[in-house]
Amino acid sequence: MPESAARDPSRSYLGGPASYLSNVSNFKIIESTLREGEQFANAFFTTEKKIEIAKALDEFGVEYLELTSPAASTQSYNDCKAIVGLGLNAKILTHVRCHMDDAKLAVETGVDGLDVVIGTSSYLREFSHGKDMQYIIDTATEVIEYIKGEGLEVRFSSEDSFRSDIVDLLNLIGVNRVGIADTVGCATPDQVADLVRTLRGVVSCDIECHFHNDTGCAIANAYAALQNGATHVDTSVLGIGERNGIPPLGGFIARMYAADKEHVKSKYNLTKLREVENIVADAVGVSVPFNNYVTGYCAFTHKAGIHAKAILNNPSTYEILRPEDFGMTRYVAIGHRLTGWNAVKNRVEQLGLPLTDSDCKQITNKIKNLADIRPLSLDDVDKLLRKYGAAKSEDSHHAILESIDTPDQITQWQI
Ligand SMILES: CC(=O)SCCNC(=O)CCNC(=O)[C@H](O)C(C)(C)COP(=O)(O)OP(=O)(O)OC[C@H]1O[C@@H](n2cnc3c(N)ncnc32)[C@H](O)[C@@H]1OP(=O)(O)O
Ligand SMILES: O=C(O)CCC(=O)C(=O)O
Ligand SMILES: [Zn+2]
Repeated sequence: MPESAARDPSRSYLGGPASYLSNVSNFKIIESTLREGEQFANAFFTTEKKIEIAKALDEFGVEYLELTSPAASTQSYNDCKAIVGLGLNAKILTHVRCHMDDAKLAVETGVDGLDVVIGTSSYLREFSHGKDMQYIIDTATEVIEYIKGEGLEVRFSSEDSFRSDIVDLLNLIGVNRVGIADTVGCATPDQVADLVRTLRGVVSCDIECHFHNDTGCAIANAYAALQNGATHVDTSVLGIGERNGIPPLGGFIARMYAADKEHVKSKYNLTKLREVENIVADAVGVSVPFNNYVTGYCAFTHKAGIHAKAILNNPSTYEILRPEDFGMTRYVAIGHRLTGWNAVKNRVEQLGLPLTDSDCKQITNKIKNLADIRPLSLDDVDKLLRKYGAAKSEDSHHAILESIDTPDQITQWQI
C-alpha cells in the first residue's frame, strides 16, 4: 500500500483516480433531461417547464444541456430557440439523426452544437434505418462537414456501440467529440473500460459516453469510461429516459464526489440538486425514490446501534458523502429494536436531561422491548426520556419503566 494511502484513513484500499488515462478529475456533464429525459414514459414538458429545468440545471453548473431534436415537432423546434435565447452559461446542444434535413433544422435554432447519432449495430442497421456502413460513413461525413462549416460544435455517435464494430468508424470522422452509447444497457464496466481504452488509442478528440441502466450498471459504466479516457458523460435528472433511463445526475455526482470531492464541489452547486430533482419529479409525476442517491429520505439516516455510535463519534465512519455539502442533514433513528445505548445517550444529551450511562442503558432496554411490538416515534422516545429524566429517585425511574407495556401507552401520554 502506498504510504499516502496508509496515512489517509478515508482512502485505504482505494487507488484513487491514478491512471494516466483517467478523467475522473476532469470531466464534463452533458445533461440530457430535456432530450433523453423527454423519452421517459411520463414526460411531457411545456415550454415553461423546459425553461425552468434548463435554468435550474444551469445554476447547478452542468456544462451542456442536450435538447430534443427540432425535427421531432414544431414545439420542439420552438423550444430549442427559446432555450438558446435564455443566454445560459451551459452550452446548448440538440440531438439529431444523421440526416442533412435534421442537421439544417437544428442549425437554424441557434444551438451551440449538434449531437449526431446513427445506429451501427447489425440490429439497427437491419431493423431501424436499414443503411449499410458505407452509407453511414458517406452521410456522416457530409453532415459533419456541413455542421463544422456552420461553425458549430459537432459530435458523432454510434448508437448501440456495444453490439457494433465502431472503432474504425469513429476514427474516420473529424469531429469535436465521438460518442459511444450502450443503448440497450447490456455493457459491464470491464467492457466499457476495454472499448473506451481502445477508442482512446485511436482518436485524439473528446469522447462522450451514454449508458442505459437496464441491467443496473449505468453509473459504474460512466465511471469506468472516465477512468479510461472518456471526457463527457450523459446524465438526466433522476435518471429519466427511454425505458428505465440513464445515469441519474445525482447518483453520478455522488460517484464523482467520492472520487474527487474538491473537484466536484468546486464545479457544481451541489445544494441545488434537491431543487432540480423536485422540479423534474413534479413535472413528470413521480416521487423522488426513498433510496435516491443523496436526496432520498433515508440517504443520511443511520439506524443500527453500532453505526449510530460510530457516526456520532465521527460521521466519516459510515458516510462517504457529507450531507451538509449537499444541503442535507444527517438523522440518527433511535426508536427501534436495533438501537443502542450510545444513540439514546446522545438524544438524552440533546434534550439536556441529567441521566447517567446506567440510566441510558436501562431506558435503551425498555425501548428495545417496546420496539419489538412496534417502532416508537421520536416524539414518543422523547416523552419517555423526559418523564424518566424528571423523576428524582431510582425507585421512581424503575416504576416508570415498569408501568409501560406497549408503545401505545406512551403515545397516549399527554405531556
Ligand atoms: C437511442 C435514441 O434514443 S436515439 C434518439 C431518439 N429520438 C427520437 O426519436 C426523437 C423523436 N423522434 C421523432 O419525433 C420522430 O421519430 C422523427 C421526427 C425523428 C422521425 O419521424 P418519422 O419520419 O415519422 O419516422 P419514424 O419515427 O417512423 O422512423 C424513424 C425514421 O428515421 C430513420 N432513422 C432512424 N435512426 C436514424 C438515424 N440515426 N439517422 C438517420 N435516420 C435514422 C429510420 O430509418 C426511419 O426512416 P423512414 O422514415 O425512412 O422509415
Ligand atoms: O447519441 C447518443 O450517443 C445516444 C443516443 C441514445 O439515446 C442511445 O443510444 O441510447
Ligand atoms: Zn439513450
